[in-house]
Amino acid sequence: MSFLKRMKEKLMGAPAQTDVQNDALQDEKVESTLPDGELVETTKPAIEEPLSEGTVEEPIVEAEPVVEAEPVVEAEPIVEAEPEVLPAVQEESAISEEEKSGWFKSAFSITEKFKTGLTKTRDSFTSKVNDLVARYRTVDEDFFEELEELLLQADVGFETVMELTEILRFEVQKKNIKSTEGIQTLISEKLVEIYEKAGEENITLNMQPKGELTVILFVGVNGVGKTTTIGKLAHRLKGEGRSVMLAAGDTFRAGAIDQLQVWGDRVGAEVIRQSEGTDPAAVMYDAIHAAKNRGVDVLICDTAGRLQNKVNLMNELEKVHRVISRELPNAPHEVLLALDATTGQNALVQAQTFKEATNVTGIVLTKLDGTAKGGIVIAIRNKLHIPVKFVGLGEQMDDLQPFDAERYVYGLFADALDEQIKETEGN
Ligand SMILES: Nc1nc2c(ncn2[C@@H]2O[C@H](COP(=O)(O)OP(=O)(O)OP(=O)(O)O)[C@@H](O)[C@H]2O)c(=O)[nH]1
Repeated sequence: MSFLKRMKEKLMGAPAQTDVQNDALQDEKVESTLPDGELVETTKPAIEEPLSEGTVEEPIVEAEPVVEAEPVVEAEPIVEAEPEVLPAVQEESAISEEEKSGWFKSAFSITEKFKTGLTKTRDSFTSKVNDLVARYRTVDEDFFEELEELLLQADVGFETVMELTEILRFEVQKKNIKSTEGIQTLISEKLVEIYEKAGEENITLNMQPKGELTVILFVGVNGVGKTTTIGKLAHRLKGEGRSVMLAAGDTFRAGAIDQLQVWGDRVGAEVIRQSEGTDPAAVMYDAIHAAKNRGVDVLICDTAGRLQNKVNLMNELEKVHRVISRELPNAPHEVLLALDATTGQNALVQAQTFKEATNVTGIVLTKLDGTAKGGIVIAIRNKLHIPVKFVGLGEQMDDLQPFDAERYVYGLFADALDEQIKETEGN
């Protein structure tokens, strides 16, 4: 199936697509779009293994409350926990039915989120590409040189730009393409290929089977939107029918604990907290035991993000990691690094530091909507070889979306792609 057709069917939200229909559409990868619009890459139909996928939402209908499935078996270990964190996990979700129904978004509306979130980048980078295409009627070396310059300005990263333009030169020669008209489609297609080629890892969250606790550790410097992202992710997971608990591991920054508490209250997730200045590892210890005792599905742990001293950062994260693994073997199941897309290349430097300090399993790129240099997603992927698992596309609760390379590229070139999709209609 051509890139444009796939784009249209998968991204434009062909109505009433079912898993089966979508699987049939994807013969190379077993990839499906659930009715809510989430993309799922699996080796089996997602519906068979609902809870091993971080973004699968539909199967929650069959989920049983874990609180009942796993009674408290251990002696009360939380000797240091503050009394207010002990009451049982809130049964009543703070999420209204109306909000819940919001999760069942069509593929179209999620694609629109990427399109809206990437407006700044599109307005800057893509409009320049369109201008370039208008100025150069034929594809020649000067065209490629200017294109390289534009891609570099969008923070795509030197190696990727070189790789992309080399592939484009080759394709242009192979297919004997003379005109620059429609070159945006070729660029989009090759960008997706390059992105997907960079790593085989699954970009969905590594979730434990139903009934087992999944621990997600968040790391990242202060101010990148870590707390907001934890809140949004908790909201998302709750929308999928999972019970969520938060651990206030940023005991260093004044206000960080309260800020997390605000999010916990907002989304209906219990927050395990201790006073400011407490050893974060002690908070993690309490949180793991509280989560196990309550039969919680997912524990999301916040951490402090001081970068002034790499050795301290390393020691702190190592200790937190060690305590979590000791209390729950194989945990944490995800270590997500929050990076602020608006900091551009600086985000890459931060990522490198955290990568050296701890085993980062995925990146959450916040504030992608706030930058005109959205190419940073590709640079991060190719430079660090860590999958971008989520992107922040705005300040609303559901603006945290699982990253999807095709939707992203559509967000970059929406106008040109829409035009070409229209042209191919009926073909
Ligand atoms: N536009 C936009 N704003 C975001 C996004 N993610 C977070 N923010 C905003 O960024 C600001 C800072 O986020 P916080 O979560 O409060 O971050 P912080 O408390 O400064 O620092 P940490 O929690 O330590 O990262 C808030 O105003 C958030 O609403 C996003 O994806 N898009």
